[in-house]
Amino acid sequence: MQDYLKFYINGEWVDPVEPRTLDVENPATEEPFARISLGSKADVDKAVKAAQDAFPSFSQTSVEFRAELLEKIAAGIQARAGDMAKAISDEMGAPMWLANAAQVPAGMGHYMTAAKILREYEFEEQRGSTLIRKEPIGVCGFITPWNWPQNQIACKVAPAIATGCTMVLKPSEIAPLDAMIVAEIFHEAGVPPGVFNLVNGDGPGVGAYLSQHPGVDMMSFTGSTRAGVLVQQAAAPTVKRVALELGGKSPNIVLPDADLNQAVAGGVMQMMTNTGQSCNAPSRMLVQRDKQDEAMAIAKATAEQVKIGAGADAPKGAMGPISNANQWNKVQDLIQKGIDEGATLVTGGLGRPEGFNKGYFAKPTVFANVTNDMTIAREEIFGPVLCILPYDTEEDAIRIANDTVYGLSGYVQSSDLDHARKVANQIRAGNVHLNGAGPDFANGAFGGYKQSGIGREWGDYGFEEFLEVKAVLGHSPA
Ligand SMILES: NC(=O)c1ccc[n+]([C@@H]2O[C@H](COP(=O)([O-])OP(=O)(O)OC[C@H]3O[C@@H](n4cnc5c(N)ncnc54)[C@H](O)[C@@H]3O)[C@@H](O)[C@H]2O)c1
Repeated sequence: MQDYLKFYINGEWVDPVEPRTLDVENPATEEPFARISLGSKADVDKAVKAAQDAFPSFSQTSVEFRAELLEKIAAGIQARAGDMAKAISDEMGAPMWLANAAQVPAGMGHYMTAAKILREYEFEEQRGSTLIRKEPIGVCGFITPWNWPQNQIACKVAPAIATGCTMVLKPSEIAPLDAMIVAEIFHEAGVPPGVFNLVNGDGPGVGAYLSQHPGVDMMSFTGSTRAGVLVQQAAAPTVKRVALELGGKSPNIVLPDADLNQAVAGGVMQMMTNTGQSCNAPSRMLVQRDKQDEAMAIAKATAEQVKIGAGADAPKGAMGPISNANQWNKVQDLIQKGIDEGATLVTGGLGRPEGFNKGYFAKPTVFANVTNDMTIAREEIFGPVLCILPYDTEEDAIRIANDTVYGLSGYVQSSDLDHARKVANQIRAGNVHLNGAGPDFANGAFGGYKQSGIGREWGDYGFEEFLEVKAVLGHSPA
């Protein structure tokens, strides 16, 4: 058992004001392997005060200073990529191949992109006699989830540092250890004291108090829609800006002219990535009704080839466990609901995969003949469960795709790019991927329509969340 009981406040590792600990469990073994402290209001007050004190000087630093800081951070992550991958693998279950190939690099990429954008970013613009200045918003509060922990932290911290903000992070209490490594990296990179502060804790304790804190100017939250609403409610009385990156139930429209084999197999594999625990997972696959039987056969064959494993022993491509017991139970309940409500179970189903009697492992599961009113089509499952929904016409497919409270991502498959583009324009979602296109951290913008969130992360769109706009009137002679 390793202890990580301190918080990082004002450039130092400090003890919590009141000692209270939480075990961190490895989901592959169900064994606790580390302990963190759960913070209190007094810890949050100290961290917010440090961030407030650091803001006047950090907000005035040069673009070059902050760009170099971001590059040093990226280099620091690179140097400790192995430690970081191991921490992520142990705390949330991503096998080492995935932690190395995607979990760590996804985070690191945002620091490098932020440095590049920062050097070119126009913070001032003359419009007639008025100067428009973009200024850092102030002290930011960050709350992040466990599924892509470094990526979610970097999506917030990188643009906040770039724009000259100071911050307090409360990482997920389920996956807190990679955040503590990143705090060490920030320290070594020379991030000035008070610019970045970390307080561990749970949502109702630290998260809610940070959200309502009058010393925090802006909250950026990633997690469930349920908790996002609570953050926004807590933030409302102090009229702070709130950015929310929430859940999804993303449609994947396989158009009749798509290569069915490629589209269905690719969709299944993408659904199973990170054990289905991605907010933008293509969880509703829409297939033309007369092609559904063929799609079911392809999906079954593909899902049944998915290997299962954990840690360093898992073969490349293997799917790890679900990250925690609550989530495993939720996934099981929803699989049961799918069966009860009459969907066709194509493969997978309840319980652990064969050969596993321990750990929160789940079976790669595919349902077909799903109708969009079934619970499994409406609720975010956040596990390795794909729903295939038949459609009759293209209009029908687009209507079903948009018939959801979410609007994070969409996917369109077609052999005719122009056809795919036309359908993409009709999907009400913040990201639409055509024919398997991957994420574009440098040029894209990430965020949701409807109940998938408010605001955008990544690249220059991500900067804007952390900037206030000031018009200086009469700045130049008219
Ligand atoms: N849109 C995105 O960018 C994105 C990315 C990743 C995950 N997600 C979503 O995150 C969810 C899974 O993550 P999770 O289970 O960690 O979500 P969660 O909402 O339970 O927890 C996320 C974070 O919120 C905190 N929290 C919980 N209750 C809170 C409260 N009342 N006030 C303040 N903070 C609170 C938690 O401690 C944690 O740090 C999924 O719904 C997924 O879609 C969204």
